[in-house]
Amino acid sequence: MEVGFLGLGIMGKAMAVNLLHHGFGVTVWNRTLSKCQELVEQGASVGETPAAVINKCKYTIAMLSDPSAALSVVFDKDGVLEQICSGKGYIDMSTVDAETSSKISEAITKKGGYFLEAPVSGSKKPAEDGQLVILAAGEKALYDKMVPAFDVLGKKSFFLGEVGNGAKFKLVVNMIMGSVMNALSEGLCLADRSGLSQQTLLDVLDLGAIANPMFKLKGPAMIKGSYPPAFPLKHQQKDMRLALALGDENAVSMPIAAASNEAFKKARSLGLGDLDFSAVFEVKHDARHFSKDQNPRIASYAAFALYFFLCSKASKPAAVANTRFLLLELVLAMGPRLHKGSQLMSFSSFEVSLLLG
Ligand SMILES: NC(=O)C1=CN([C@@H]2O[C@H](COP(=O)(O)OP(=O)(O)OC[C@H]3O[C@@H](n4cnc5c(N)ncnc54)[C@H](OP(=O)(O)O)[C@@H]3O)[C@@H](O)[C@H]2O)C=CC1
Ligand SMILES: O=CC(=O)O
Repeated sequence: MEVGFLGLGIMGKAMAVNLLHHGFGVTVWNRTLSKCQELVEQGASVGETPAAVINKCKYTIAMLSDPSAALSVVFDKDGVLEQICSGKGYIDMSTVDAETSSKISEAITKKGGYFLEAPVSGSKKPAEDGQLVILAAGEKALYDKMVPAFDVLGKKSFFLGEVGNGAKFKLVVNMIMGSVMNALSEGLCLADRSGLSQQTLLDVLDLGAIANPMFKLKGPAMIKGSYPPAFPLKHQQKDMRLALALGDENAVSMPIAAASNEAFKKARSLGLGDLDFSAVFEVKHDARHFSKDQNPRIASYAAFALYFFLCSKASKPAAVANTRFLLLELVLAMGPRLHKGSQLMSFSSFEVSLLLG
């Protein structure tokens, strides 16, 4: 079976690789075309545009970041709509809202094509291992055709009826997941501030009624302040936003999800959007955020501090103050690496500057 694949991010790349390894012919496209190279090395062909992929393949899967990406790939110039026609199927596995999915479905079916939405539950590792849970809805005949591919990508697929049901299901699941991640973060913080061991808390949770793979996988990394992106925080916040909109439409009060969304928004505003969604923990324990993203910042503070130090050697009084300030910023930025959770981190650099006169 020859399939097209649009979108080679964390999920799309792993899924396309799985299809290749299971004997599917795969033609890939990604907005940043250079990302196709790794797939080509494993046997994939490249389409220069989404339209070119649709032209070549009877069935094309998309795995894109959000509603605006999903719409753009279909409706923009060189997009899916230009080549979709009778007998061709388009399967969108991105997490989007039901309205986006319906818009795409209408446009595709108007041109004679078949449409299936099929968002997935499961993250980077399940995608690599072919262990996703597929929440499909739309054209049943297309679902039946895609079952061999779904069997490679996932451990279970559901057919949920009309377009929109898959999208809504996925949002409900991720609304719960995001809220639970916030609860875990608050629990870890509360344990720490109460003088309890965070690792022991994880051990206790793992033995009880709320044990789950997410706590087991993410918990130990969170304690270490390590958030390599499997499910990027910006996508989790998108899902909370879309789930809350679904709640608005249906007059469902969701205070826990709303509070969790605020925490994810705060984390995004701190520049943590590209880290794993477990980085919302950083918001909870109110430490200065730190990550690999901090490295350029730390390096620039160090460079400026050195520069001003050299200027001060040349007797420029303003440079002396700047040197002291930048060294202070450097210490604060480095601090959490040296002593995570240190009380020092609850002071801003401005407050410490005042203290030091
Ligand atoms: N990561 C996870 O654990 C899971 C993610 N999901 C969902 O799957 C989808 C993909 O997630 P993931 O792979 O993690 O995301 P990534 O951010 O890693 O990848 C996003 C992909 O979308 C492409 N893209 C973004 N904007 C546009 C645009 N305007 N036009 C065309 N292409 C665009 C990116 O292209 P480029 O490379 O050029 O930036 C990239 O291929 C999301 O909807 C997410 O919510 C679902 C389950 C689990
Ligand atoms: O959407 C994310 C997931 O882990 O599922």
